[in-house]
Amino acid sequence: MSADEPLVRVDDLQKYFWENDSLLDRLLGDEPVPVRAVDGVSFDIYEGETLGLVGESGCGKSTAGETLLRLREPTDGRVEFDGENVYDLGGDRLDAFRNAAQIVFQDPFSSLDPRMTVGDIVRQPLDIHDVGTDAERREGVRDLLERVGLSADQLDRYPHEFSGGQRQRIGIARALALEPDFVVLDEPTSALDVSVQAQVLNLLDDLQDEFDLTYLLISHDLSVIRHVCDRVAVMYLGEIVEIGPVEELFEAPKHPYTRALLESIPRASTDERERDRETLAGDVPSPRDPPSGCRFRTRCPLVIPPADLEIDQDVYRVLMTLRERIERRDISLESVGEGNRFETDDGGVPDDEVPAFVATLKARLVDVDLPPRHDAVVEDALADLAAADWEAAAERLQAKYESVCERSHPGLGDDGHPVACHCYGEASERTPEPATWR
Ligand SMILES: Nc1ncnc2c1ncn2[C@@H]1O[C@H](COP(=O)(O)OP(=O)(O)OP(=O)(O)O)[C@@H](O)[C@H]1O
Repeated sequence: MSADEPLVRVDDLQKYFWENDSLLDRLLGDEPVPVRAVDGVSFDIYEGETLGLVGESGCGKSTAGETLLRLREPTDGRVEFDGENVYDLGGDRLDAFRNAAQIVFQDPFSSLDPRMTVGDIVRQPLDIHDVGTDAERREGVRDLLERVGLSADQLDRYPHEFSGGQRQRIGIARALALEPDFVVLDEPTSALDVSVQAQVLNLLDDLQDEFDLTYLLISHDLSVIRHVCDRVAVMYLGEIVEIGPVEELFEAPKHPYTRALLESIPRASTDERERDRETLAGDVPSPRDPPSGCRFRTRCPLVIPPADLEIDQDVYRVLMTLRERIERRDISLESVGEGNRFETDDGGVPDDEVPAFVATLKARLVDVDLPPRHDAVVEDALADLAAADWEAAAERLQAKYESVCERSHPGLGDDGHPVACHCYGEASERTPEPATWR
């Protein structure tokens, strides 16, 4: 492997879970709908570096880490380790990969077998892979325990006799027993008291130098990522939306999602605390049915309106939300007005009540002052609803307000700090550096 070849190369990796494929689903003839936990991610990890993988809970970080280690079978895609596709390996070559690529799990309480002594836990990989003589294994375990900051005298104790931080050290010693080259650290400190988190991170840092390790550090905690990583990949709903060198990404984040994540970190300085926040609004959509185009668009504060539409972002966001609710038929037409006063049976409210129905529904659904030309479109769409014509209402709003962000999926570029966002891409209908960002 040459110095500029990555140690790990992840190429369009996909992992879907088909958990809804139950007998009932099959009897009902329902098409199985997979959870698209990891949906086409690509990134490289270079020897000796620490790549961070960050994103909200449920975005697919752990699934990506476990699938690239072949602890789960991929749905599609390729992972090269040291130049070989890990999903093609068998026999000795697969064993060699399993030795060279290890994982440290988040929870030091459940990842250690409570019935085994610490010595046996750390020694187990050596026994399984038949490494060295009995005496060498015993000596190796003593050495490992000391290298992770425990005492070799503690070898015959059980996990419950140790604190959380010490148990994580045991988990780390076990992961290092086979002298791996690459370790996935899956939230290694998030189950620990804040006071011991830094100690464990410092230990991991020291061990990286000592053992020449390459890390993938999975974390939802941006301060951990900044402290430890060389580069960061930001994940949202099964996709990577931005990858960059850690300082660059923290100082000049590109993707609106990265920006929102960074804005959510508590800050010490008063000036910054007083700064306007673009915090993350709305719920994360389901990974079974992710939004079309850019997956972040349903929460994005910078969705790109059609080029000919002069509209403020807050007004546009209200109209997008209204449209989504109409598309999902997520508005109760039966309970409009006090005492549900509109008769909506048999295809809609009577003609003479349409204006009052529209005004009442608009007051309920639209909480900004709409400029007249948008007001007219919304009123026409709500009049479609008065006639119970959901499709006409949705089409009317789509024709006027459809964004490039929903039409087209933004690809991740391949420069030194790529971002998957139409604000930067060729499809952009907006200038590259939106004025509202600073
Ligand atoms: N075995 C499984 N079967 C079905 N769905 C799963 C399974 N494991 C994970 N998922 C789903 O896949 C998605 C990604 O989960 P994953 O645990 O990888 O996310 P994460 O970013 O690591 O979150 P967290 O930090 O909370 O663990 C979630 O929607 C999760 O519910």
